[in-house]
Amino acid sequence: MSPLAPVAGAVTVRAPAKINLHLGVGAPRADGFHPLTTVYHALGLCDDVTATPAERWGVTMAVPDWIGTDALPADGDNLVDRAAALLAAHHGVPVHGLVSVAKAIPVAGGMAGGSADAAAALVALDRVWDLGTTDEDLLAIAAQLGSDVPFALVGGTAVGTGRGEVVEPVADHGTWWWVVVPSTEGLSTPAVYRHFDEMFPDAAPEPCGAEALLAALATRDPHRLADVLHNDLQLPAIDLRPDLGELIDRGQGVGALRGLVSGSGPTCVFLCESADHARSVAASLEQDHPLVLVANGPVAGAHLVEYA
Ligand SMILES: C[C@@](CO)(OP(=O)(O)O)[C@H](O)COP(=O)(O)OP(=O)(O)OC[C@H]1O[C@@H](n2ccc(N)nc2=O)[C@H](O)[C@@H]1O
Ligand SMILES: Nc1ncnc2c1ncn2[C@@H]1O[C@H](COP(=O)(O)OP(=O)(O)O)[C@@H](O)[C@H]1O
Repeated sequence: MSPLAPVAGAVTVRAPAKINLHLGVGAPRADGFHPLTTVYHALGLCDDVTATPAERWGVTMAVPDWIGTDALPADGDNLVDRAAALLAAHHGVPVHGLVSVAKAIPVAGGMAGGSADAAAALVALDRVWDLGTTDEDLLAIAAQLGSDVPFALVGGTAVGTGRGEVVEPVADHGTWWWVVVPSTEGLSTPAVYRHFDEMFPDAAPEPCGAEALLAALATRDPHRLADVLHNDLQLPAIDLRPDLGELIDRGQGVGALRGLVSGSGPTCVFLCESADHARSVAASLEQDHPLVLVANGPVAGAHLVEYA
């Protein structure tokens, strides 16, 4: 057997990073969460989660140097552990198996990498444990794990409401090209929401709607989309991290149609006209930034890529 051959019964599930093409944020609700109207968009920048049958339970992470392990949680705190515990409790089965996560999505980057791992773990363990969980139940378990996790199951382009956990797919027949610039230092999502509250104490309870964004998506014209990209967390993120504002100016200065903070940041994304245009913008930004990626969207949500 080749050393690369998968172990019998092993399952690998791939799940994508997300960006928010529209992120409307309302005043905090009684439970502290902010009501959202968002348009999630899954990018071709993915983590792979492999679950292998075993009696004991263990999670290992393979993290490239450019991501670094500083922002990763201690043992037992991984969203993969929480996903396994909730799925097992739902079916009354013991948590078991060995899970390895190959990371390619920045950690604490505003791209929902932890949520992608949780969604992928749900799909992989459902298969390894032979549970046959319904889509409805998987989505409900995902929502308990985090506001962004249901979208990581659904993928594509989708409207998110509630605190982001209510997800409705939308038709998106375009192929959109993005330059992605991760930051070497993470930014905490709760801290950015808290700063939103400080900067906008009079925010309306209702988040601003995504009608213009959805209309632009339907045109498949990146210039039209660039005009309506919107993120209410961008100003608070830039106020906490002024370098992000400088990066957005620089990207737009070298020809990107539009730069945007991804979700709560600090990753910034730049919409381009085409694959060639994205590669040229990326080449310019590489002069000042250690890591610049090119990705397109929309791509599929958590899906099986290999099983043995
Ligand atoms: C901002 C967004 C935009 O898609 O993503 P990121 O940019 O972080 O990836 C999301 O709202 C992040 O979703 P997620 O990271 O799943 O958040 P959760 O685990 O549910 O919540 C973490 C914390 O964020 C704050 N939070 C989250 C969602 C929301 N609608 N209102 C909030 O105020 C709360 O302080 C909460 O305790
Ligand atoms: N498997 C995981 N991968 C990344 N982060 C994780 C994971 N499990 C838990 N976390 C924690 O979740 C938090 C948010 O991480 P992440 O989802 O990468 O960022 P964001 O919410 O900014 O998109 C981090 O503080 C990290 O420690």
